[in-house]
Amino acid sequence: MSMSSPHQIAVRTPTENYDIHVGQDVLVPFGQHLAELLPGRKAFVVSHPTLLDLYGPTVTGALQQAGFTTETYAVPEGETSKNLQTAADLYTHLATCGADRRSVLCAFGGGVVGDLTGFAAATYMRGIPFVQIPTTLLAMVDSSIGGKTGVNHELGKNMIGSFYPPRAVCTDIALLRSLPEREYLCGLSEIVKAGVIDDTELFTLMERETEAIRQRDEAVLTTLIERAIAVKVRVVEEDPTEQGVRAILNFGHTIGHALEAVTAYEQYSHGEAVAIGMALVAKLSEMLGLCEPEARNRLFSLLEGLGLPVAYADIDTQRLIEVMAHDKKAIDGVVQFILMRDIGSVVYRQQVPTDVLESLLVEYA
Ligand SMILES: NC(=O)c1ccc[n+]([C@@H]2O[C@H](COP(=O)([O-])OP(=O)(O)OC[C@H]3O[C@@H](n4cnc5c(N)ncnc54)[C@H](O)[C@@H]3O)[C@@H](O)[C@H]2O)c1
Ligand SMILES: O=C(O)C(=O)C[C@@H](O)[C@H](O)[C@H](O)COP(=O)(O)O
Ligand SMILES: [Zn+2]
Repeated sequence: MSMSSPHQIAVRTPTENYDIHVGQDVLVPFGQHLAELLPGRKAFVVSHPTLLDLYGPTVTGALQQAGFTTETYAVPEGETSKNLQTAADLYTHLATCGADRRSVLCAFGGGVVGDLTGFAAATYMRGIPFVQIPTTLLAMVDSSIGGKTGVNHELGKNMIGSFYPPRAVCTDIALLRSLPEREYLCGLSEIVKAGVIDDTELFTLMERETEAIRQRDEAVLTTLIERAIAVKVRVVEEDPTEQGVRAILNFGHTIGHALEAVTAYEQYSHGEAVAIGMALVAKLSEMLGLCEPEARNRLFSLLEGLGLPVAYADIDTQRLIEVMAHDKKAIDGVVQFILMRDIGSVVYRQQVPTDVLESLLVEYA
């Protein structure tokens, strides 16, 4: 990762080349930057009704000021709308409104809008430019970076998609002031993940500043965001298409994604499911003798201290195991886990004996 200026973080891989513009109230300067990058374009802002009510004129104003003509399109809120039908409706809107390869899609929202819009951008007319303007904490530290785009399928989470990098990312931290508490916690979950996989100091900072984080102290939050972005960028630059080490970003997701899917994406939001997934996989790591109870306890305590869940209820263990078999990391039908060695250190491509997995899930069900 290289810092081009205090507020721009460069993402550079053989196939990806874009900057993340981070700061308070950076929408207007971002519009100008975009106009230099993609001059003379029509911008299609894809978002949710709530977000267009809150920020529609602000975001379209910033783009218009930079010379773009704008259109807005609202997709229904929630994970259940991240599917092929919503993508098809978006294609229809784009085609009807004359979007072409000189247009730019602007994903203004959380991970749902970002993944869906990125997927539409990757596939409409075989690919048109898109930018990420994350509005949730989760999207700022995770989903807006790294080019994973996609939608859910009835057999699994994010089953249909592609790696398709954005042309730029605009991370305006001021937008977080209106973020509901539940969504804020979801973002914290992926930040805890970043600490566990690759940044012990970030994890320790979260332990020390738990109360300030709960109070949304902006100085502490800015540090968390910058460090978590740094982890994501480091990993993605090393392995942009998940041939190997990028799998560590999936820590907690094998169980987490299955929990989301078996509950039809209606019971747990992504961040909550990942929190439970991380807690369970830490326990699994301890059961397998890979990590000390102390490290597992630290993870449980931090998650609980932040207000995140560490267990689930009323879910059929066998059903969960069946859904996990569709995980994209599975090799020849065998699920591959990311296990924890310690805070700041994980191992990927780990197979877990079925009886150990079953006893873990039965204990926590
Ligand atoms: N592509 C990736 O690398 C990646 C990484 C992590 C997660 N994801 C995906 O991201 C999705 C979860 O994203 P999410 O947690 O951002 O949830 P989300 O996209 O569903 O957004 C949560 C809700 O918060 C509201 N909201 C968003 N920003 C707001 C703001 N500033 N003020 C007020 N309300 C606001 C939205 O209207 C939305 O209903 C999942 O589908 C997950 O699979 C993808
Ligand atoms: O960027 C990645 O790589 C990740 O795994 C980040 C995850 O937080 C994210 O939820 C991602 O969408 C999961 O990807 P998937 O390939 O397991 O669907
Ligand atoms: Zn995730």
